[in-house]
Amino acid sequence: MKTLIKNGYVIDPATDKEEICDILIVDNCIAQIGQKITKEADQIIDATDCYVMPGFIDLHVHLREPGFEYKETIESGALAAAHGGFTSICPMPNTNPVIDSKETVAYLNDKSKKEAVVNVLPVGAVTIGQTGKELADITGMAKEGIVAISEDGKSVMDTALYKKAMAIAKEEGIVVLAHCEDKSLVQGGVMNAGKKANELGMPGITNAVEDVIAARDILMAKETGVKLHLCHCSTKDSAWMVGKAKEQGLPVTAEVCPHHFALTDEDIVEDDANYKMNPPLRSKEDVQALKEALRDNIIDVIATDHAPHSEEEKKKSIKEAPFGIVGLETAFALTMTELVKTGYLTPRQLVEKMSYNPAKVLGINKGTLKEGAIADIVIANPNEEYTIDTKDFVSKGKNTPFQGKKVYGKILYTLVDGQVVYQA
Ligand SMILES: NC(=O)N[C@@H](CC(=O)O)C(=O)O
Ligand SMILES: [Zn+2]
Ligand SMILES: [Zn+2]
Repeated sequence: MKTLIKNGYVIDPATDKEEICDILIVDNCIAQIGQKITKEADQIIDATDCYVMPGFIDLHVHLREPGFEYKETIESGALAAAHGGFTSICPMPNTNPVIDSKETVAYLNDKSKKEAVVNVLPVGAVTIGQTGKELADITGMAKEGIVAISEDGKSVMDTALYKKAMAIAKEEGIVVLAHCEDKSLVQGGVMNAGKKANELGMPGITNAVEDVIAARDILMAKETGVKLHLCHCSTKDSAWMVGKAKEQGLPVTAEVCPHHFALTDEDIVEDDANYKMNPPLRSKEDVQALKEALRDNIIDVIATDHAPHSEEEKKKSIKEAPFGIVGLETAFALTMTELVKTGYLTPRQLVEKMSYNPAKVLGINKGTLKEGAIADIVIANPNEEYTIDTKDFVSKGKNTPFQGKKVYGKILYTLVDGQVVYQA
């Protein structure tokens, strides 16, 4: 099977390529990339006026399977990923049962192979049942193919135990994805502490809840030498600390989610749980610092933290509803609209943060369009304007604060392993 992608604006940071050219895919690989390829093909995709990019890699999603299939399944989550231009996704282990053993990893791998249209790269829990008491079988899970460990949803508060996990992760050559939240400081908070929380009568979450653990984790990465990646950074000080860690040459990277650069807590005008996520939407000052950190390449990655919940659950008050919003189907457009169109990021930086850098964080051979690479590709029109509508989502989760928002950037094709898995 031969597919020819013609006339697209190819952006491939790995090979320093940014120009209009053609890509020939033979079976599942990129066979040739260059000007005006004239070879015969079974399928021709006209990519005129479009970006052609290595498929996006999302380091942070929640597929909810096993245990919470009413929120999302591997199948529906993977379809949503394809719809959003993602060709690889890393599901977090906070399922029921928790992904904390080689058996549960094997289950996830089997099911993904059968049901997911994109690559599913599993993440194992740090502790058994994510209870923070006893280490999970990290070595066993690594043999089953986990690409990272994470206690996402919470932090491992026992630093000594966490240090042991870091040492094992280092030994196995996998990265630690850190959800930074000091449990003892949360005190029932449901949104960013500040004027808006006071106005709405909601208990607040201070920046220190995140910053204290971000600092601890960076210092522990320094001590153990493990690769550390900070999940969903939301504060100016966590971004500042990542910058300081980089200055010291520590193996520390970090992600920001689209909602954390597209919205502030002032956008919460009423008690609507579609604006509730963890960490919460922060102040203008934090958001500005995050945008600058993305621009200055202190923040390496844009990840979605796609966290689907049912309508029933999200209809509740911010006080009661679960934390989390969906993100797979809006990430590219929000990044285009809020960061590229506004001049914070170049198109190449977008590709770095959504594909090339995530691959580097995981240490996997993806995130590039070089000849010989597996053909995981996304084609998008960066200038097409449309309105976000949950009716168009294929995710089971419709919980987004971006309903009705006008955005630029439409995903037209997603190819995984050389096969078209999504077409607009
Ligand atoms: N981000 C969220 O608000 N929620 C996530 C958990 C997490 O990412 O910490 C979830 O699993 O729903
Ligand atoms: Zn988290
Ligand atoms: Zn998460």
